[in-house]
Amino acid sequence: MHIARVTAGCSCDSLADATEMMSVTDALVRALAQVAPITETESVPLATALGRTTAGAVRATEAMPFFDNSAMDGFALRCADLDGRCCLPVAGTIAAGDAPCDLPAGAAMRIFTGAPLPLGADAVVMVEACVDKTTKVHIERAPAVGDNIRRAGSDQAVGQKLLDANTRIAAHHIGLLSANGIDAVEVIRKPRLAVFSTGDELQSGPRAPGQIPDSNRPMLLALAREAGADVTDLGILPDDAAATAEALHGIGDRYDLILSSGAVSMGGKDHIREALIAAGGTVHGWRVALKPGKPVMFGTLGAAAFTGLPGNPFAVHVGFHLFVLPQLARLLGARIAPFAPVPAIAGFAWSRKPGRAEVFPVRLAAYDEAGLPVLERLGQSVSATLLPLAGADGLAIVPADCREISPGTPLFWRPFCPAGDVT
Ligand SMILES: Nc1nc2c(c(=O)[nH]1)N[C@H]1C(S)=C(S)[C@@H](COP(=O)(O)OP(=O)(O)OC[C@H]3O[C@@H](n4cnc5c(N)ncnc54)[C@H](O)[C@@H]3O)O[C@H]1N2
Ligand code: MOO
Repeated sequence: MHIARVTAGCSCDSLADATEMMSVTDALVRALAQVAPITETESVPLATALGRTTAGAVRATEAMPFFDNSAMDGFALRCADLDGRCCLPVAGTIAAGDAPCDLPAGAAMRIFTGAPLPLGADAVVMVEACVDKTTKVHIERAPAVGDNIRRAGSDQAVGQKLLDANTRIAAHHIGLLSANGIDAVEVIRKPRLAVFSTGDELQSGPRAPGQIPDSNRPMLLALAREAGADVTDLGILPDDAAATAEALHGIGDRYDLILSSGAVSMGGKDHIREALIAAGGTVHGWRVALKPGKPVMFGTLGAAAFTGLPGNPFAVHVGFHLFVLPQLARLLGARIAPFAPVPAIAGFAWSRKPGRAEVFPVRLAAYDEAGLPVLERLGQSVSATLLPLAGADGLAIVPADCREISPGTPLFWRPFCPAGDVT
């Protein structure tokens, strides 16, 4: 996240409000202060390692390539045998998977890409530079020693670092480790994350008038799972401080991070802070100069960090990306990725009230002549609806003091990543 840019020089016109709110920068510091890197590790088969985080550096146990082999389909030969000649007898064919063999003196062997180089050969002539006459081959362009040979160990030596510690394992890492014959990897235990919703209005079955479905909990469970957490669904808790405190009592030692949504603002039923304290927890920070997501709360309960997200669903989505993803990254000892690292320009005009940094869904509409993404703003900054997100390619952010956006204004955004990719 370009936090400095986001919060620098606030000139909000609602200062009374802003003085009670943390900047996004301070809120992130507060969020991260509640979590510490997990120290437990486990070995997992490579087949299940996607999305896990390496516990230590992974090193090659063998040099690569494992043996001298051909980079091309063609003919393996000894260059000296061509001295004054352009035609050699073909002594046989060697394909990938064949065991290495000897190259008879004065002969060539037909060879396919990846096949072990016959012992004695010092070059491969690609098939395009030869005329294959089945029992003999006519070489049209004389090779140099070493041509089209991938030498054993030329890509990497034994002990070469393949992955750094605290790397989130992606598909290409699985390919690299597989290529090295590594079939298990030591990873950090998954962060244990629990999610609950609050609200008497939330109903999972048939709904009475005034009731609505719970959308935050399924979304948070999905986001957390996508980010590599081991998730627990704690269900819906009623709008009641005592019942919530009772439900929270003692659970802090089972999780690394507990997420709630709702009941964190100013109303009479906004009891999360009270319930957390009654359950033995601590509130370490509350209210951020952020839209949506102003009432976010950072706390602890036993060993767990407790992040109280607001009830409005888009505020939940934003709070997860701005604060919870970095908390998960810190738990995994991984790099804290910027929230909105990609430069872009606005393709829209917008006059807004300054005072809070603002996150909004955007669609990638085009690229300008310099290759910068041109973003269209979706929706009207209503934190109660997720609809504009449905057609969005990502989230953009503007700093708290931003009043006016016009076409061409520089922006920073976070393109949505494919499922399973945190950063
Ligand atoms: N007097 C003030 N009122 C409000 C303020 C304020 O500063 N002063 N802040 C507003 C902002 S900003 C937000 S965001 C909301 C957040 O309020 P709460 O976190 O206390 O959330 P609730 O009141 O419980 O719910 C808000 C809204 O979201 C709906 N909701 C709640 N949980 C879910 C869920 N799991 N799935 C779907 N929808 C949910 C709930 O029904 C409400 O409509 O407060 C403003 N008010
Ligand atoms: O923070 Mo609220 O989410 O602005 O609506």
